[in-house]
Order: sequence, then structure tokens, then C-alpha cells
Amino acid sequence: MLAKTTSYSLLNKCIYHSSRLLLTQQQHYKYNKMSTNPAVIAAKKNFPLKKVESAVSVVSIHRHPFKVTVIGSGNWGTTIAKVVAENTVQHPHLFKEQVEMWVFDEKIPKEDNPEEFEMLTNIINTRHQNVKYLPDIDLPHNLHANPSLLDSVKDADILVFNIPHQFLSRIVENLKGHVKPHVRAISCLKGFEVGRKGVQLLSSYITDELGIQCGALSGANLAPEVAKEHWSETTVAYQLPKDFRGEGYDVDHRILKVLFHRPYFHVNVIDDVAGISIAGALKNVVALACGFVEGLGWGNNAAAAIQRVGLGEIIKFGRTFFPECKVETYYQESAGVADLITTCSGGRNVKVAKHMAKTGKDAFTAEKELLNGQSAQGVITCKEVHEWLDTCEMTSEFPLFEAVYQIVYNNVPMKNLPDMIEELDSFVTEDD
Ligand SMILES: NC(=O)C1=CN([C@@H]2O[C@H](COP(=O)(O)OP(=O)(O)OC[C@H]3O[C@@H](n4cnc5c(N)ncnc54)[C@H](O)[C@@H]3O)[C@@H](O)[C@H]2O)C=CC1
Ligand SMILES: O=C(CO)COP(=O)(O)O
Repeated sequence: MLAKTTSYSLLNKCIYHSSRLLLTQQQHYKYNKMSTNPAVIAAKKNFPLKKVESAVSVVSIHRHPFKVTVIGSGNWGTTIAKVVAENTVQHPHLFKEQVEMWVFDEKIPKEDNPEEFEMLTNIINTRHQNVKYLPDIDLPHNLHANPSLLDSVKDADILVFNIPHQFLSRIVENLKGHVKPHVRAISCLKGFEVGRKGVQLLSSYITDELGIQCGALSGANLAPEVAKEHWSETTVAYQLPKDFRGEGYDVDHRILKVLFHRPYFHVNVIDDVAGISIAGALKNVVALACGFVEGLGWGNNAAAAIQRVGLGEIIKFGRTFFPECKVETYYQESAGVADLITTCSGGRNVKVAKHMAKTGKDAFTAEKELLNGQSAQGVITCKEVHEWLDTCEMTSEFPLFEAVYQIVYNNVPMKNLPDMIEELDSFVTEDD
């Protein structure tokens, strides 16, 4: 048996350059001794065996269950951690049973004596409920709340990012140099990163900053309904990385399906990371507009009109800035129109916007009053989208997104929305 620490340059080359030529420990042993396989003989000639100190050890490519960590513990973070922990118990050959969930820890007043406090992580680990962000939902006992970000990721093979996206850059900064080199990731966040690289998908941002492959999960998924195990669908999108280590040794579509699919949570896995991410981010902006017209009491026709215009702008934004995304994703996948409909019907963005319309309060006050620490991501996303479109001098080409920004940040009256998004027919002039 090879020593655990032993590794060979040839083996490393095999791992990096061919997903098919994966060697188990036993195969590697045979390979070292003698082989009649012409591919191996040729490889031996080209890459003579040489002991090296570092790199991928034999043990690290041996088939082993993946360790999963969920980064985030809000309304959706905790729900997805529940889904994942239920699946790791059922598939011990694929996943380590215990799932870590990083918690941005906070003090929670005790029910019997509100003068005293208990830490949220402690409550989750003892009572198995997230009393603040997902109350009244029992969590699996193999889900471990961890207040230390670095400790929670130290052994992880799969990272599931699930935090409000305004906190992503700081978390990613803290993770640098602390995740395993071949860790794979899925982002459940909805939003964009707008910075020196222009407008970026959050999965691409994670890939660029941490050097790890990252896909996305997005769908018509109001967290409280999924947490109660009411049936819904979702879409996971993932592209195999160049250094894919082979089926059984690395994360692929099958592994992701098993990780997220539940009888009450049906998963479709595709390649179109951009398509599902754009739809997920921008439907939150459309939902704000929907909330405005609903809050003004304009009814279903107005809400439908907003969703029609919104869908058009979502697709146009994708085609303009992320040409790799596929139009069919918007209508075939849960992450497309279905997510737009569910969010506009009962999501937090629509609630916040309705409250703004009914009370005249600003978005940040409405969010504070209604959401108990949760986040309506459309409020930040509409600003990011405006900044990007402004840079490109294209705000006028996305009138609904721009109107939402002007209402939220510049107090433009909501009742002006129809005029702001109206596409004037060429034969209707200002003079008419
Ligand atoms: N809640 C939902 O129904 C769904 C949400 N999403 C998306 O998932 C992402 C995460 O959403 P939720 O889990 O619902 O979060 P949330 O809206 O419940 O936010 C609360 C979370 O933010 C954390 N937090 C507060 N301040 C922080 C800080 N300074 N640093 C780090 N974390 C901090 C809190 O500890 C808590 O875990 C968002 O992008 C959202 O759009 C996607 C699908 C469904
Ligand atoms: O993304 C969501 C549903 O898929 C949740 O939307 P809200 O954040 O508006 O609740």
C-alpha cells in the first residue's frame, strides 16, 4: 500500500490532463510495478516517475464521500442546509453525514426572560431550529451550526453559498487561502457584483476570487414553503471545470442532483449558469415594481403588465451582457418565468414595495419593519443594475429597471410608472 503522503509527478499530470486516466490506489500501485497497457507505457516514457513533495496526494483522488458546508443561515440558507442535510444522511456513500452551516452568529433574547440572551448557533445545535430566520421548522440533527467561517469550510469538498449578496465580497475575502484547492461550489444567491470587472455573475465572482469552480441554484422557491416541504421545483446549473477529476471523484450533475433533490424539491440540472443567475437576480427588481402597483391598489392587470415588461428586460439584459445564456432557460426552467411569478405573488421584495406604496416609507425602513433582519435583494440589485447601465449609457433601454431605481433612490412618484415604461408608438408624438 502506498504511503498516504506519497505522490508522483506523473500521477499529477494524469489527474490534470485526463479525466479518464484516473488511478485508484491499487491501480497506481500496479502502474508503478509493471504495466502492459500501451497508454501507461507511453505515459511512463514521457513523464518518468519522480517523487515530489507536494500537490495532489494519492489519498486525495481516492473516491471518498464529499463533505458539504453551507455558508449562510438566513431564511433560504437554513432551508437549503435542511435539504442538503436530509440528503447526506440518505446517501452516505456519496456524502459525509454531518453538514456544517456557517452562522453569522448573534444574540437572541430568551423567551422566558428577554433580558437574557442565547447565541443563535447554540439554539440551532441544541433545539434544532433557527428561531430567528426560519422559525417553527425542525432541522436535521446532522446539521451543525458553526460560528467560525474558517472552521466550517476547512474540510469541505462542496461549498454552498447562501447569504444576502451584499455580504459576499467580505466573506470571499476572508475565505481566501482557506479552502481546499479542488473544492467545488454552488451559489444560491440572487444578485450581481458590479465592480472593476463590470457586471459579474456571483458564481463567476466566486470562481475568480477563490479560484474554484462555481455553479448556481435558482428557482421558484419561496423559502418558507420549501422549508415546510410543500412541493416545488428548482434549477441547478453547473459546468464541469477543466481540471475535472472524473465521475465518482468530483462533483458533476449527478452528484448535484442527489445533493439537492428531495421528494418535495424537484431539481433539474443544466449547464446555463448565466441564464438562471440573471433571471434570479433581476426578477427581484421586477417584483419591486409589481409591489408598487399592487400597493397603489391597481390590481392584477397592472401586476401582469409589469411582469410582461420585466420579463422582456430580463431577457434583453441577458442577451446584451451575457450572450452565452440561453433564451429557453427563461421559459423552460423553474429559475425563469416561474420564479418571476412566485416572487411577484408572495416574495419579500413585493411585500416591501407594497408597504412602501401604502405607507410612503422608504425601502430601507420598510425592509426593517417587515423582515426582522432578512433582506429584500431587489433594493440593492436595482442600484447595481442602474450603475452598470449608466456606465454603458443604456438606462433608457431598460425603462422598468431604471424606473424602479428612480422610485427607490430618488423618490420619483410610483404613480408615474406607466409613463416611465411606456413604449410610444412611432405614430404617437409628444404633440398628440
Ligand atoms: N428567502 C428566500 O425565499 C430565498 C432567498 N434566495 C436568495 O438567497 C440569498 C440568501 O437569502 P436568505 O437566506 O433568505 O437571507 P436573509 O434575507 O434571511 O438574510 C438574513 C441572513 O443574513 C445574515 N447577515 C446579516 N448581517 C450579516 C453580515 N454582516 N454578514 C454576513 N451575514 C449577515 C444573517 O445572519 C442571516 O443569516 C439571497 O441572495 C436571496 O435572494 C433565493 C431563493 C429563495
Ligand atoms: O427568490 C425568491 C423566490 O424564488 C425569494 O424572493 P424574495 O426574496 O422576494 O422573497
